[in-house]
Amino acid sequence: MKKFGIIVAGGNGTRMGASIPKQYLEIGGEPILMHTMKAFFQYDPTINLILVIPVSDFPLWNSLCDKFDFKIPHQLVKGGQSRFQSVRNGLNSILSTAGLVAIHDGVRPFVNQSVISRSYEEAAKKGSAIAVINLKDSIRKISGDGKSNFQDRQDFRLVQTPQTFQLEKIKKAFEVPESKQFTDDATVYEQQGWQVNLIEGNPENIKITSPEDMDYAEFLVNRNNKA
Ligand SMILES: Nc1ccn([C@@H]2O[C@H](COP(=O)(O)OP(=O)(O)OP(=O)(O)O)[C@@H](O)[C@H]2O)c(=O)n1
Ligand SMILES: C[C@](O)(CO)[C@H](O)COP(=O)(O)O
Repeated sequence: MKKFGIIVAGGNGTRMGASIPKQYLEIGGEPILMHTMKAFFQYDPTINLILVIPVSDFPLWNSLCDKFDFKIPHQLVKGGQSRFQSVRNGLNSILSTAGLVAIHDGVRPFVNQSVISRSYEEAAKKGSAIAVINLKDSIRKISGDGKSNFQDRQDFRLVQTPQTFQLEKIKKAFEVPESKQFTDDATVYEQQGWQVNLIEGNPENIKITSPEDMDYAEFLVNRNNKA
């Protein structure tokens, strides 16, 4: 089955507070986004990669590709005002309705090869595959009146990407108007009344969000380079 990968990197990186959006910051001597693209290309060099970034960043990205001699084939698509809109633009750029598509945050460069592989296999069988991990800490629900209550962490999962789908279904799901509750692609999919299928992600697959994540990211990239 034909495989697509939409890498969304249309955000501003407000919480990172850097002078450029975080997806272009270097770890291990290369922009974060290139590590992420490489992870998918390494999984399958025949994959159709779509990179979604703000149209105003196209010249920056092209110059980074020259500077780092980045040759992985991909199609550039313009980002939207929100992650939902960026994903939708990526999906609309795919004309076919046959195949599988993994939607992945550009700022999650440490996704395991086995997670990518399992996400396509499971989505082919079950319609969707959403990477999640167990919680390690205890959690409490805040009730707003200064009180809080114990919650059983076994009842919860932390949601990552990739979130992989049968193309026809996720394209249809994204035809709805945008809603605040669409914090990821699984929430858009389940709006159709379809149950999402969870798969186990990998703990290192962090979403690089704030400055302290950069130290851990640098550690991980160096560890991976030595392995
Ligand atoms: N309009 C947007 C907003 C976000 N994203 C992407 O969605 C992923 C997850 O978003 P997040 O980590 O929140 O990134 P930012 O929006 O850049 O960060 P912040 O919220 O701190 O501004 C990132 O790869 C980001 O680039 C996107 O493609 N288009
Ligand atoms: C899609 C996501 O990475 C899953 O954890 C997350 O929902 C993105 O959230 P953000 O609000 O864009 O940081």
